[in-house]
Amino acid sequence: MTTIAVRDLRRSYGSVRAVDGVSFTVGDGEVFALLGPNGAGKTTTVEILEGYRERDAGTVEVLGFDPATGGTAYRERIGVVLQSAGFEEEFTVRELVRLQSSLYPRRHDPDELIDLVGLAGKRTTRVKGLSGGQRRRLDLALGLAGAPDLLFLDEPTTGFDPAARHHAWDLVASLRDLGTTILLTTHYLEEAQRLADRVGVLRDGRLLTVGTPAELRARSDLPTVISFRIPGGGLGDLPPLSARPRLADGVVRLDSRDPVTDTWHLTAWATARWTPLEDLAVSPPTLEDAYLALTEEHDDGR
Ligand SMILES: Nc1ncnc2c1ncn2[C@@H]1O[C@H](COP(=O)(O)OP(=O)(O)OP(=O)(O)O)[C@@H](O)[C@H]1O
Repeated sequence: MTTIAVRDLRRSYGSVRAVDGVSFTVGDGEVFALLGPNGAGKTTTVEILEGYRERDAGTVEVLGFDPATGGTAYRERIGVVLQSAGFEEEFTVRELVRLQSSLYPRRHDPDELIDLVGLAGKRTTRVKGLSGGQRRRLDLALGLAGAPDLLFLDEPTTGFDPAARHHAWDLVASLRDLGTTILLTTHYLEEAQRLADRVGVLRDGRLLTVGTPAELRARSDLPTVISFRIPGGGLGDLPPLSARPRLADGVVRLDSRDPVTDTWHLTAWATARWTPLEDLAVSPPTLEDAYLALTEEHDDGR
């Protein structure tokens, strides 16, 4: 079943075509990440899906509603975690989460939610006493207050320290396990690779590609980088490999098209000579590599 179906969506601001014929679907229970450089049209697309912005053309169906006309019945089914929600600073964490939960007919237990986002020690702290990362956790709790079927997550871990980011990723993974459909926008490609079942890459209002992170990496046709150092710092008399090794700052690098065979030849060569391949690393292309290759390929200098 399909939670989100977008067809030929368009929205301009004056002469700027912010969203220029975008089509995609998101299945029930799927985590879908919308990626793209600044100004690509992500926020405009997401706000149209949330029902906060009008479209010029195209069809949009979310949870069986047209967000433009879905009203309260639609809003009660979705959760929105904005980048910078303005809070009432004098409220405590518990008061705000309780207040938000009370707005929904179907709701999570406020105290459980506070625990879930890792704010158990801050229940009675006023909002003005929270750090930036703790406010983002509160954003998340408020977005989840109505036990939504679909959660919009806008750059959910911006400003998080590494431990908080990992905690948030675990939380999103457990929401997915519970069957919540999630539309995520993020500039952290590692986050998309970790969390997203599929990603769509927007640029200049157009969707360049849609696929699983693995599909995008495979489609990028980028090599696997093998790198290591040889004691003495040179290239040595390396065996024939699938690509020409190059040396920079004492590190040998090879853009390999056949990493298994190359690694096998290299380790056999090193073993026969009792030469360690120091810091040996075999690095397949990441989603970030694929994303950069794709968006740079379409960079027409604007
Ligand atoms: N209210 C507005 N009025 C005029 N132009 C706008 C408005 N909102 C967005 N735009 C323009 O539409 C284009 C798409 O903006 P949008 O905010 O959707 O991009 P984005 O992908 O979310 O960017 P970012 O990653 O920087 O948040 C940009 O060129 C932007 O300047």
